[in-house]
Amino acid sequence: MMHNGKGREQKKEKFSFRSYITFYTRFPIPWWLFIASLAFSLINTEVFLAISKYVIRINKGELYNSVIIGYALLTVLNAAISMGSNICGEYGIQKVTLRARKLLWDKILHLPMREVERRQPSSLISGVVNDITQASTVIHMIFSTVASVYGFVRCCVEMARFNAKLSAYMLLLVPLAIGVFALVGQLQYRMMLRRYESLNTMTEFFSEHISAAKHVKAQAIEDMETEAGLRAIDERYRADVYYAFMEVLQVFSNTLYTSIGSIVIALFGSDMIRKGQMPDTGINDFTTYKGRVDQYQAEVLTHYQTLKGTQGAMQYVGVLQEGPEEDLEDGYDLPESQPEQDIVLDRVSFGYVPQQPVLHDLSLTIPAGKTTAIIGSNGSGKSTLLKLLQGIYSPDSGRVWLGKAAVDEVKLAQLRRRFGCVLQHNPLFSGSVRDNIAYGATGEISDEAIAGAARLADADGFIRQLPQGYDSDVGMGGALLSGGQRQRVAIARMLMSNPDYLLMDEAGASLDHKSDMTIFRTVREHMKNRTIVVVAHDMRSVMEADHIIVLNEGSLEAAGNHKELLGTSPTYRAYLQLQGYTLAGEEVSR
Ligand SMILES: Nc1ncnc2c1ncn2[C@@H]1O[C@H](COP(=O)(O)OP(=O)(O)OP(=O)(O)O)[C@@H](O)[C@H]1O
Repeated sequence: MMHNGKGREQKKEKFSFRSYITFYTRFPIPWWLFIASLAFSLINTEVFLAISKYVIRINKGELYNSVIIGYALLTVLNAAISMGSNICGEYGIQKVTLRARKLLWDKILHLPMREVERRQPSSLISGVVNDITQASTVIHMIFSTVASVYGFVRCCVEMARFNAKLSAYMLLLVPLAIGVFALVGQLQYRMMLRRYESLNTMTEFFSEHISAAKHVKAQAIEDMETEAGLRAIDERYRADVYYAFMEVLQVFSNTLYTSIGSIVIALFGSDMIRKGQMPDTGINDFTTYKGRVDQYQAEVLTHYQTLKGTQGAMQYVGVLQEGPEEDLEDGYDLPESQPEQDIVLDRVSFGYVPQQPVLHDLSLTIPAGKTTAIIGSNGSGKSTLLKLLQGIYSPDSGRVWLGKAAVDEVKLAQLRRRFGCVLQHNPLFSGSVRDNIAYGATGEISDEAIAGAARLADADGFIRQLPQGYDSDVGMGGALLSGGQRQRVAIARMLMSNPDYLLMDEAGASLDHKSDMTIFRTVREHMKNRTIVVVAHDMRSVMEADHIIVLNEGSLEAAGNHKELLGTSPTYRAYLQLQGYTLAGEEVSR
């Protein structure tokens, strides 16, 4: 149960600036909102400068009605313009986040299985939940920076007009500000990355370990888990503390810089007032401009820091978005319903990892319209074979044929819809039993059809006994149902999709023996003349199959019916004996 840090490794995936930029070409950006926000900000600067003139007059004691009213009106206008800028900016941010998030979700759904498995689910979750919000930050920051630079330059010009000499002293301090910001910014950026990584570590840890709560309780290993959790919590604590110190340091450096500026103004300004080069209110008036210049300057520099900070998150999203994707509509149309054609594997080899083949040069036929059972020891490649049939993975060499259609050449969406699949553990989603049975089905979905499917899967009885019958909530992942009940709902869901081919991968493992056989026979009867492939360890259902394939370490040991295999497959004979069957011809008994 140790955390393996895979997610963190991913975050360090190779980053190209191109993927950062091209990400923004993949969805429409509401430029007009950001441009409107920028326009409001530019006007805001001009209004501020106009207000400053009133402030200077008020400082001089020109307390005429026209001055006071002008000052008041412009101040109100300024607030309204700020609000306009914020509304447009925020709306733009939300729109970008919405579109980028939809795009990323779609991408995640279309990742090839190998890509999904390469990543921690929690990293994908954090990508679509957290990281993606940074997409809008980047755009917003660019526009805000333009507004801040404009404000900085305009206020500097006005400040210089007001007092060129004092302004020159102030500008001499700008390199100092840049130096301090660059230094603090760099430290802050590192702390931000550390915080980001510790957040991911913590999310990964908790999502993995909280979902294993039953195991933790059953093993009474709460103390061990507390210790393991503390490591992730401690790291996050340290990262937060360092980051908080960096923020304090940033505020301190800002204050220090502003104070140095004020001291310079006080020193040189007072001298100028003494010499009559500036009016008595000059220092106050000059500070009005200087405060705003400082504000714009700080904005530009912090925007830079923020942009640097988003790099980690956007890097992950950018690389993910650039990665391979399944095109479900690419390829030939699969001929209309063709369950009467055999499935053929022609010299298929496949491995999840290079140099580690799981299936070796496998050639076999799954006869059309019949029930085929696949048996073999754990890890012999049975489930992998089923995944190749549906095009979840592609063979490294060789081909899979569905009649005359090569699986790698037909439209994946059409191919996969032809298959119904029931696994040992099937995902149910929070919601009603009815919704779960209907999930994925197309066409008319009547209550009668749902109940019919449930009856075939022997689920109707227990569903009607639930407090709200078909409207009862199954809980997250089906947690409110027993393993066998979940399985029956999954079988009913598969039947609703009315597939041409049915794949059952240890589908009876969580059912009691009698129910397993009853459901298996009912489903077979219902799907008569359609192709059924069953991976099973229970020899009772295996013996009932029309055709049996025996895999041994990824190779074909034998294929045939029960009688033939008694003569050709030592594994088959051994399995029968292990489960207490005799080898006396077809009439085996316990
Ligand atoms: N997603 C995966 N990534 C890497 N290796 C995998 C993956 N899935 C399976 N394998 C490996 O491939 C081999 C075959 O696995 P597969 O699940 O096909 O076997 P199986 O015959 O169905 O086993 P079982 O009877 O235990 O269900 C195993 O060695 C397994 O470790």
